[in-house]
Amino acid sequence: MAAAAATHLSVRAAPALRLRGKGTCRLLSCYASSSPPPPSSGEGFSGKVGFLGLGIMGAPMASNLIKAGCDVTVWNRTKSKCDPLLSLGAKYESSPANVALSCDVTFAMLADPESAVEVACGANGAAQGMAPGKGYVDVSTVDTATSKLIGKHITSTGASFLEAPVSGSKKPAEDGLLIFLTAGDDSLYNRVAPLLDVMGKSRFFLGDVGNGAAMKLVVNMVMGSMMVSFSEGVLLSEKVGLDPNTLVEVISQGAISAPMFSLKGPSMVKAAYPTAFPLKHQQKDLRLALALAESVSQSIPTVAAANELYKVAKSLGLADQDFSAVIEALKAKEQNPQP
Ligand SMILES: NC(=O)C1=CN([C@@H]2O[C@H](COP(=O)(O)OP(=O)(O)OC[C@H]3O[C@@H](n4cnc5c(N)ncnc54)[C@H](OP(=O)(O)O)[C@@H]3O)[C@@H](O)[C@H]2O)C=CC1
Ligand SMILES: O=CCCC(=O)O
Repeated sequence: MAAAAATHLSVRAAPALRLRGKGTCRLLSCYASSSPPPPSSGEGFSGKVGFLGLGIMGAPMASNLIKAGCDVTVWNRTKSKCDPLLSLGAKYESSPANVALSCDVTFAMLADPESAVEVACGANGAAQGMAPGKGYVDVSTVDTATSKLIGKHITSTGASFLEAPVSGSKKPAEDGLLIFLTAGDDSLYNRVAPLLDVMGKSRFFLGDVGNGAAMKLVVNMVMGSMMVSFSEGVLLSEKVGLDPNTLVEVISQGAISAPMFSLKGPSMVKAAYPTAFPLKHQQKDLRLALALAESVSQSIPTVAAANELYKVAKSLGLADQDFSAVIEALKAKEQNPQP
């Protein structure tokens, strides 16, 4: 039986006060007096911070670090996405290796396992710029094997590795309210804690590399199935003559209330899916969760069925829409019922 993961939770109880300092990021966190501060709150982070991957999540996360006074250097495959960050004061390097070379700690927020490996371990990848004393924090959602592989490459240079996937979407990323699910090098965890507290509202330390990735996949498999079940409810309510907006309201007041339903329900009723969490990434997470379950011979039939619907939605051209567009796959099934 697998040993239980070590867990350390820190919750930001009050907004952080950020101080600007030249070349360093200094941060004083204010905590409710009843709750003890996390290990490194108030110590600040001295050093240069790299950020690789400036998509929906990476851009606001890097932006919050810059606004908190950190000395941030960015890189993104599509260079134009660096421009808004450069306007805020970020520096630019032409490859992940150069970012890692010029920074003390480098964060990576990439699409999937393939891109996370390429950026960390490929040609001109971050590992080539790593050395003892430096740290690499991968905040992408990947599977446990990928995270371990990246960790191995990074630590073979003498640098430290932390996986830190996040719960929370575009708005929490913009508001600095993400939840970090970290695992790996605990001294790197303590060192970057002030940076995590700029970008997030809480952080968990879960032990060995792989536990953060696994936790993230379990959370997202629950979320993906919930969205499918909610979509079925919205469609069924309409079909039996109910107002689906009323359904959203009723759900919001009861035991199954969830911010996700209240946030996305009204636009789903209007068949609008403004992208916060791309559907292709939700399907990737279900695919990875199914593999995780298979690795321990656990059956997750509801997730398997949900995954099939997200695959249909992708085939309908909805990969880059918000994952709530999975409801369109149900509508398409109604129009073209399988024999
Ligand atoms: N959006 C959300 O709500 C959340 C997403 N996540 C996870 O965070 C990660 C990023 O998500 P998000 O920001 O939404 O995704 P986006 O699709 O908006 O951004 C993906 C990033 O990965 C880069 N990328 C993709 N392929 C490659 C490659 N082969 N080489 C180099 N860079 C590459 C993209 O570069 P380019 O700009 O050039 O395409 C972009 O910077 C994913 O793992 C996702 O599952 C986690 C929590 C919430
Ligand atoms: O991985 C994406 C998670 C989105 C969320 O937690 O709202």
